[in-house]
Amino acid sequence: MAYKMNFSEGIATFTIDRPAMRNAVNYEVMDGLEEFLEKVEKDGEIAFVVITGSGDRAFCSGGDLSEFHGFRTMQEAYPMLSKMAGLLYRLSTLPMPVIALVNGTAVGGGCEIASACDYRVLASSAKAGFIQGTLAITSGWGGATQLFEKLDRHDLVLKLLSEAKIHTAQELKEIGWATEILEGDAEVGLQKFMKRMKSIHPDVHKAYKKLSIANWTHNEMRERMIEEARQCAQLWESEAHHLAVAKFLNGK
Ligand SMILES: CC[C@@H](C(=O)O)C(=O)SCCNC(=O)CCNC(=O)[C@H](O)C(C)(C)COP(=O)(O)OP(=O)(O)OC[C@H]1O[C@@H](n2cnc3c(N)ncnc32)[C@H](O)[C@@H]1OP(=O)(O)O
Repeated sequence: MAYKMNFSEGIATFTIDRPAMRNAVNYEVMDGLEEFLEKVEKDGEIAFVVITGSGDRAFCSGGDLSEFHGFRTMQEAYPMLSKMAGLLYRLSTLPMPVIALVNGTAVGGGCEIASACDYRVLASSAKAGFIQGTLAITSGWGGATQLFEKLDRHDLVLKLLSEAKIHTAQELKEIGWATEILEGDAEVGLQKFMKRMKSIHPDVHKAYKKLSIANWTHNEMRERMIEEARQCAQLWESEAHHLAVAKFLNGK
């Protein structure tokens, strides 16, 4: 299995479990995430959701380039991109707080998954970057839309996306992307974070989340995420993108 799910003490956890591939997202992971969302949406007992990756090297390295490099045209790439954008919209609009435990490197779509969460708690060794630009594409899973909603400074968001660099946990905290940096063991740090979250009644968290969702519904966040997927699909068919992906895969 490419993923794990755990439901315990009111916390639902989804773990991408492909550490050898730095937890790259393939169709199996997408289907697992869809199944996980269905379970969470139906289960009235869940107070918090956690998304993470297996191991301590990576949270998620984005889309699995070895599985998706066969897409040559916009028409081929768009269904995959819009499917994941739709799943990340559902993740972000779950009625309870959604926490990304960024246990290691997050790049490309990995940053988009974390950005779809309400809180991003980072292991102190974690690094992250919207590196899609280095592949001659933009974010395609709605991550830029999520950033423009969640970070205050428009210019910093543009810089984060356009420079396509990988940043340290400390830099990500300064930019406002990281909610908190966990010192020491990330699992222990997460437990402390959850203890603080749990000290407030779940209905309070849910009431504030409802306000966020109302805003996102009003300003058509879902439609903008799908438009972002379409824009990425257009760039996907360029020669520059195919060359950059071939370079990564041949460098293996
Ligand atoms: C498709 C959606 C799009 C979006 O909308 O955002 C994207 O996500 S585009 C971005 C895709 N991701 C990348 O370009 C990242 C590629 N990976 C890396 O840059 C690095 O692997 C890393 C994440 C910085 C980790 O580096 P390191 O710890 O040194 O590991 P390796 O590079 O040696 O990787 C180990 C192993 O895993 C394979 N791998 C890693 N990421 C991917 C990936 N995204 N797709 C496919 N395969 C991946 C890598 O090739 C190595 O394989 P082996 O050589 O066979 O061990």
